[in-house]
Amino acid sequence: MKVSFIGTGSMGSILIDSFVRSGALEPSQIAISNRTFAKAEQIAVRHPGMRAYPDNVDAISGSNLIFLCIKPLEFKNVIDEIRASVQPEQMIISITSPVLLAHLEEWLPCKVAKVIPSITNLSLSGASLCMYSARVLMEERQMLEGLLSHISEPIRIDEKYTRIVSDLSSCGPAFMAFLLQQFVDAAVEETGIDRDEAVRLASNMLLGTGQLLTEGGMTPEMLQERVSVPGGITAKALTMLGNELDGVFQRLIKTTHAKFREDLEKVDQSFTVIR
Ligand SMILES: NC(=O)C1=CN([C@@H]2O[C@H](COP(=O)(O)OP(=O)(O)OC[C@H]3O[C@@H](n4cnc5c(N)ncnc54)[C@H](OP(=O)(O)O)[C@@H]3O)[C@@H](O)[C@H]2O)C=CC1
Ligand SMILES: O=C(O)[C@@H]1CCC=N1
Repeated sequence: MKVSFIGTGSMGSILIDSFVRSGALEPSQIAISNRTFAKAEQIAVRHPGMRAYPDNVDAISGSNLIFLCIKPLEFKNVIDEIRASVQPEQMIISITSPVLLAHLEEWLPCKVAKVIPSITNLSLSGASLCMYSARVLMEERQMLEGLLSHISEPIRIDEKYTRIVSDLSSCGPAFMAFLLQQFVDAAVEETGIDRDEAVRLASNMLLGTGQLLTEGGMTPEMLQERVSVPGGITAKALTMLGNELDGVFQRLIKTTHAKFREDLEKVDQSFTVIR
């Protein structure tokens, strides 16, 4: 199998490094390109045998899978550039939510899919959210998910839930890190505890909590119940949190969805310009 990555920024480089580190792909199976070529070159130097190209068309030649790791408004340019060279049996995969399968189907003469990764894939965990055009055969879906399973748990989703599943899986790490940072800052401010120590404690707590909620078989409700000694300290604090955070996550979801609709509109406009 040969795999190309167009765009070697934050997420592109995470995917490339994770696929190699997990043993899913040999560097020699990977071709990469990036607008600022030096960035792609640096990655190829890290992984001897990987091919870096200054030209996107050269990078996709002969690949089975082509990941577009670029931002929504960059799709117009890249699709314009590669469209004439793409072969019908190749699969182009968008990793961004506001580019719809319908956009890709309309403008690309090949198999198309959407896979939303997560920064957690860097630690070979978390999900890959998979959506397919009807053009992608069952065995091709299995082949892609087989690859993704080296760095994540591939989960097939309905495209109409793209935004909320991305909020949970891909934005979620930033949201949880934000809450952790607030918890740590308050601990330092209220008690004078050393910040590094507080970060270490809170981060290990988050790791263990995640393990209990996944392989440990606990639900969020069970976990709270087990920690909350009746009439104890946690229960008191949870009641306070419930009151203080009332409606916060509804507002968060409204915010992400409003920004998504804005991005979608801009992407739609950019594809209209191609026409
Ligand atoms: N960060 C995350 O946790 C997640 C991100 N995503 C999605 O991934 C997408 C990319 O995000 P991220 O990696 O963070 O963004 P970055 O800005 O870090 O990376 C985008 C890359 O695309 C390159 N690029 C832009 N235009 C072209 C072009 N015409 N040809 C080749 N390369 C090009 C840029 O090159 P240059 O070096 O010149 O700027 C840059 O390296 C976003 O749409 C985001 O929604 C999805 C899930 C999680
Ligand atoms: O911030 C963003 O737009 C992207 C979407 C998912 C994660 N990061």
